[in-house]
Amino acid sequence: MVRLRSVSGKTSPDPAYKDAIICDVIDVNPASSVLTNHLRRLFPVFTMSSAPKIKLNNGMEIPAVGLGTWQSKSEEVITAVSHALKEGYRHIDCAWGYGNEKDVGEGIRQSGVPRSDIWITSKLWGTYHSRVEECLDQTLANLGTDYLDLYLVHWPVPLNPNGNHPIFPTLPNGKRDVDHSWKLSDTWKQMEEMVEKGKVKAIGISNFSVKKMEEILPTAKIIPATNQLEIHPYNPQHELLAYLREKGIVPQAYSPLGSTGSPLLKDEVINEIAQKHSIQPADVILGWLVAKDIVALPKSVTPARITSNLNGAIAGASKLDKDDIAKIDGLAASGKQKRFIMPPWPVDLGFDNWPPFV
Ligand SMILES: NC(=O)C1=CN([C@@H]2O[C@H](COP(=O)(O)OP(=O)(O)OC[C@H]3O[C@@H](n4cnc5c(N)ncnc54)[C@H](OP(=O)(O)O)[C@@H]3O)[C@@H](O)[C@H]2O)C=CC1
Ligand SMILES: O=C[C@H](O)[C@@H](O)[C@@H](O)[C@H](O)C(=O)O
Repeated sequence: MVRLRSVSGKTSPDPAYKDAIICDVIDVNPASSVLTNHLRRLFPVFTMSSAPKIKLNNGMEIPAVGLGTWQSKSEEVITAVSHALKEGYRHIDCAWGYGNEKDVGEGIRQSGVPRSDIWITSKLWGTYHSRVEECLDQTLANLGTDYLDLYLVHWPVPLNPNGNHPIFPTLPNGKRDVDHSWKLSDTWKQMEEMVEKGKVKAIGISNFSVKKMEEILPTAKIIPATNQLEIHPYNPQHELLAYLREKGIVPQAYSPLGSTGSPLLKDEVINEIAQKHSIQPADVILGWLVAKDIVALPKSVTPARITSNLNGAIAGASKLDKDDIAKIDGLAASGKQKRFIMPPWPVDLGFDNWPPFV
């Protein structure tokens, strides 16, 4: 069922929204996504503060827009998360490694939105590949919840659990201290046990290339629900996404705006498309992802941006036409290919366009 806070019956004074009915959806349960998608088709712009949902291979539905929390400072992230949830976000992307999960949990509590209405993702850090439950239990305690909707292996790189640092252990030569004796397929077994124990509803991976996925898929009892990757117009990873589709794994896009300072918002083509539709550059990028059934995870600690990223992603997805999507799809191949997130892992991750740190 869809609960409407208010339906004015009036048209918007903004000419860009002249054919829209102004209403405010405060709660949409998964079964109603058919109805909301139908409303979007009926009205050129259906303004609402709930993202569409994407079906996963275990039948669950993940909200297509989630709030990122990496590098969000403690004091800022409480307000950011609480604001996001009040504005209609129902998906928060966290990680043990971000060191701010207690504050994210506080933001969730301050929002007043019930836990059962929120999709929470967190991630297993490298030093815990052989101790999955230990890392997960810390995350659950930090967030103040007894289950996660989705738990991801953050990077396909097991790190020495007994090294010189709990997060980034290093060798005397300064390189990251990788545990070469640990197999990713054993990490995945422990992830599967967390589903069996009911501590997580779905499990997935992050930063896994085809080469790394092939280290876990042959023995996997549960196919990963998602693979969270750096995906944006300068790093669209078309072949990897085709592989994921074939395996039934939903892609999630991290750093959709190009990460810190949102450099992609200055791109000329993105700006032209934004002008064409009278929307913001961020709406074009986030809308492009949502239109392609890719989960978008924009991070912001600025309340106005948090609100506009959700509404803009929805508006962008409904406004972009086939030509716009094809143009954005082709940007990287036109000479703009660029990755922004490349930690110096001293192993071959199997990605294109990744410098060798080995
Ligand atoms: N699995 C993984 O390894 C990774 C996962 N992630 C996840 O993805 C999330 C998003 O990626 P992230 O790297 O943070 O980068 P984003 O691409 O989301 O960009 C964040 C930056 O863009 C700014 N910004 C956000 N919205 C707007 C807007 N509408 N207009 C102008 N500027 C804006 C933010 O500023 P401000 O906050 O000051 O408003 C911040 O500087 C992370 O927070 C994390 O949850 C990210 C990297 C790796
Ligand atoms: O999710 C965010 C990123 O993966 C981040 O956790 C890493 O890039 C980390 O800073 C690193 O240096 O390995």
